[in-house]
Amino acid sequence: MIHLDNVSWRRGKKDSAPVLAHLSFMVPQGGFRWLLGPSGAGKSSLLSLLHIENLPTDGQMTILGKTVAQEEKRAALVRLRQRIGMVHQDYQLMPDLSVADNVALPLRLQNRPEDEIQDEVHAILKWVGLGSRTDVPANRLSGGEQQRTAIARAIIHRPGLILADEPTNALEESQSCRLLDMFAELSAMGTTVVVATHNESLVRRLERPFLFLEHGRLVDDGGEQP
Ligand SMILES: Nc1ncnc2c1ncn2[C@@H]1O[C@H](COP(=O)(O)OP(=O)(O)OP(=O)(O)O)[C@@H](O)[C@H]1O
Repeated sequence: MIHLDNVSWRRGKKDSAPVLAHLSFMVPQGGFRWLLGPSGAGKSSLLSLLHIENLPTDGQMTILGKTVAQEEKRAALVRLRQRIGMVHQDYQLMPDLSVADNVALPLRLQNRPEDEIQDEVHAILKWVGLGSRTDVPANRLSGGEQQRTAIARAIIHRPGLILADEPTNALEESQSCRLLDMFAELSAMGTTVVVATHNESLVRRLERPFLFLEHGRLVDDGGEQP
């Protein structure tokens, strides 16, 4: 579940213009929202906020049932962030680590047994079509391969919330459709999903409520339906 109540976020000093201003919306657990808006509207900034890379400057933000503004200990925020899967626009892979080791990271952070990790990594890499690329360092992958690695890493630990920033821009259409089907399936099973995109055909393919940002303000809050 996501709940923002009059949240604003400034990048710098208190008197600077807010990048995100007075955002209020709710996404129930298992809800799916498209995050839309023109370039520079603040979509990536909102996803970073939901991923708790930044904290609200004003207002109250609740993520997966925890009110983040009231969390004081950094360790608690890190634990909460581990329950979120994020696909960054620039993938943010560890360049020298192999595909398999990048994807295994969230499971290693959970101290899962190594044989279980190997099995899960193998299965998910097969699913995203990277079964033959497991040992390749991330810095030798094509854009589409990097994006699929980032997607596998974001979902392998079955997070309660998945955030994705333009997750299909380096994918072929058939791969985009498979990814979309998987996001819809995860949402139906109770995972909250927020996907920022400029891809209109993707949005038409899966009719879901959208959050629409313009100049850092919400002009459509998606309503309250699942
Ligand atoms: N590192 C930065 N330093 C200063 N300003 C930034 C930085 N990154 C983004 N901005 C500004 O913050 C605002 C919001 O940017 P953001 O990247 O969140 O928009 P966006 O909707 O995701 O855009 P796009 O669709 O092009 O990815 C824009 O005015 C942008 O110019």
